[in-house]
Amino acid sequence: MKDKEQIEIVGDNHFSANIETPLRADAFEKSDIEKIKNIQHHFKMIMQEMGLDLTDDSLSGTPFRFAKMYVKELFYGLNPVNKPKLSTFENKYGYKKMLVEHNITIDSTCEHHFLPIVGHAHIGYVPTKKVIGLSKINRLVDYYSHRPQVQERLALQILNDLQNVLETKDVIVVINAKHLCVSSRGIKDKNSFTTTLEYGGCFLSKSTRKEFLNIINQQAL
Ligand SMILES: Nc1nc2c(ncn2[C@@H]2O[C@H](COP(=O)(O)OP(=O)(O)OP(=O)(O)O)[C@@H](O)[C@H]2O)c(=O)[nH]1
Ligand SMILES: [Zn+2]
Repeated sequence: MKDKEQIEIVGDNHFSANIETPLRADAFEKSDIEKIKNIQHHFKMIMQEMGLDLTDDSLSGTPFRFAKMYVKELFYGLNPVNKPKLSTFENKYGYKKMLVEHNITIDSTCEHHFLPIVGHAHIGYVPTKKVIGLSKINRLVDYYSHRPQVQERLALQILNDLQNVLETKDVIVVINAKHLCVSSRGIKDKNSFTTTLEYGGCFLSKSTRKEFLNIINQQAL
């Protein structure tokens, strides 16, 4: 098969119906140290292929730096051992109204081009029996962001976990993000950004959704 044909076939199959990140069965058999060593080797080959002189003292450390960044930083969220513990508490005070966590930083990476996706998430929920430690919402967003992602799946993964841990469907996740694959290459549109909304339970009602959207639009912290 010619390269161009192969790219076009892959190009028609961006999305899997599953909200799980597509991972190989042996994804975590190798240690992080082994992965860093292998990625370092492969990235060195890429740099060499591009004609870069790896003996230059500014470039010589880049393959290792790149590999460590991939495994330990940008994609730490691929490994379930890094998933944050989502502490919940009994809703003893009986708070039954909406809680909104605004402006949660999104630092992710597009899985089609491996370029940054940057923006913010706004998350709301209506507690029933359980409430969650606020920082755990931010930590969960950070965890799922640190994978090769598409914005739609990112929103769904966050929603799904929060619904499970809070034992309620009454959760909404809104993400506004800029994709560098749209702004810095290809069409190079510097101004556009993408909004995704995922919700369940009481947020299926238009008026509840409107209440949430008004709150996130009004805040000017
Ligand atoms: N739906 C969705 N698409 C995304 C996301 N991130 C990147 N993309 C898109 O994935 C698509 C990949 O399209 P292809 O035609 O295979 O790739 P390409 O030739 O590089 O496309 P161009 O960006 O148009 O140059 C592009 O349209 C990207 O904008 C995302 O989070 N969600
Ligand atoms: Zn992309």
